Formats: sequence, structure tokens, C-alpha cells
Amino acid sequence: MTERFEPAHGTVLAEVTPERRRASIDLITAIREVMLAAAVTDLDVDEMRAAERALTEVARTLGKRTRTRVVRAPFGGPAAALAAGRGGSWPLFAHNPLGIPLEIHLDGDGAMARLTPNALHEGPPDLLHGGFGAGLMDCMLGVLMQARGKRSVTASLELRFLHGTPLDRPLELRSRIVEVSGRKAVAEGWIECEGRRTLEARGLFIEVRRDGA
Ligand SMILES: CC(C)(COP(=O)(O)OP(=O)(O)OC[C@H]1O[C@@H](n2cnc3c(N)ncnc32)[C@H](O)[C@@H]1OP(=O)(O)O)[C@@H](O)C(=O)NCCC(=O)NCCSC(=O)Cc1ccccc1
Repeated sequence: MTERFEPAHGTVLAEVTPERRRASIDLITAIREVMLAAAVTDLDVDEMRAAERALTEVARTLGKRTRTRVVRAPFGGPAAALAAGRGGSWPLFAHNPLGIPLEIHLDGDGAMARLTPNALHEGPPDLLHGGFGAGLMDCMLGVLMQARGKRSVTASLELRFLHGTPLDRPLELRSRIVEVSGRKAVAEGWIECEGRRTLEARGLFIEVRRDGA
């Protein structure tokens, strides 16, 4: 089966009013706060039960009218942000609480983002989960590819976990394109904590064929 990467369902950001966008971003930010607080709360059982009832009610209210998909950013968004010269800044997962939100700064050849992971991102004790690290790298490399204005997808992603990546400390995430050949492009990325690289990634991206052949 050939993947078309053309959305069949859902709404793109451009179809949503600025007021709704702002409200959605604020709601998702509040939900992330709830996720963290719920994961680390040390309240008594009665208080946790009361919070659970309140949250179930919130879910019922929000679920009264729903979309089929999370409001999605256009594929060409990062390229447009770079071209518009707004410091080439592109937000990821502003409308999806499951994603780790990143503000990715693009300069054409490379990308950079900062993140302080918290208790929700734990894998081994006190360290970033390897799968979250892989996801962050896929984002850093993938958005860089989008910024080229090409509809490319990850074909392979190789990771080297050099050291554990600590929680609660500021991280710098970086990526850059190292090779382009026809429909194929290779990008590298890494995570740094206080000047030390903890994780390196190398990804192959393939520009998807538009004819569906
Ligand atoms: C499109 C493609 C990757 C390739 O299919 P086709 O177009 O039919 O490929 P075709 O056979 O024409 O080969 C062309 C050339 O490429 C080579 N090559 C191909 N594959 C591989 C390989 N695995 N490994 C190594 N090489 C490979 C192949 O040998 C050939 O080389 P050649 O020219 O002979 O030297 C397809 O497998 C697919 O759709 N996979 C699913 C992708 C997907 O779902 N990704 C995850 C979601 S995206 C994401 O997360 C990113 C993101 C994050 C955040 C934000 C934004 C973005």
C-alpha cells in the first residue's frame, strides 16, 4: 500500500479562529498541569477520589461536541514560519496534550529547542525515557525537513544513548541536515545537558511521491 500522507479527516489550524486557537492552547496547557499534578500527587485517597469525580465531569463537558482529529498544523507550517522571518519559530504539540510541547527555532540549516523534562517523562529512575528521547529527536529532525518545504517522512531513525538524560534540568535539543540526494535527506540531532551530549540521532527522510505511484 502506498502512503499518501494526505489528511482524510479533521481540521487544519487555518480553519480555526484565533480566539479558539488561544482557548485550545490554554486548555491543553491546563490539562498538562493536571497530568503532572495527578501523576505526582500525594493527597489523601478521599481527595484523590474527589479530584477524579471533578475530572470525569470535565471530560463529559468537553466530550459533548468533538472533532475526529486534534486540530492539526499544516505540513508546510515550519517552511512558512521560516520564510515569514518571525525568528523561524515553530510550536509543536500546542493542541495535543500527549505530545511533549516544543518551541523549535529554525535557521534554515538547523533547528534548536529547549526543554526541561519532568516526572512525566521518566524512564529509568530520574532519567528521560528512551522512547520520549527518540520522539523528541524525530520531531527535531522532522520539523527541519518540513522547513525545507518538502513533504518528507522518516524512513529510519538511528539512536545512540550516550548517557542518561536527567529530568528537571534544562536540555538543549539540536538538529541539522547533513546530506541531500534526490528524494533522500539525512539529518542528525542530539540532546545536550549542561554542555554534555546524552543522546545522538541520525535519520533518513524520504520525500513522498505526490502521484501515489
Ligand atoms: C515514503 C517511504 C519512507 C518510502 O517509500 P517509497 O517512496 O515507496 O520509497 P522507494 O522504494 O521509492 O525508495 C526511495 C529511496 O529510499 C530508500 N528507502 C526507502 N525506505 C527506506 C528505509 N526504511 N531505510 C533506508 N532506505 C530506504 C530506497 O532504498 C530508495 O533509495 P534509492 O533511490 O534506491 O537509493 C515509505 O516507506 C513510507 O511511507 N514509510 C512510512 C513513513 C512514516 O510513517 N514515518 C513516520 C511518520 S513521519 C515523522 O514522524 C516525521 C515528522 C516528525 C515530526 C514532524 C514532522 C515529521
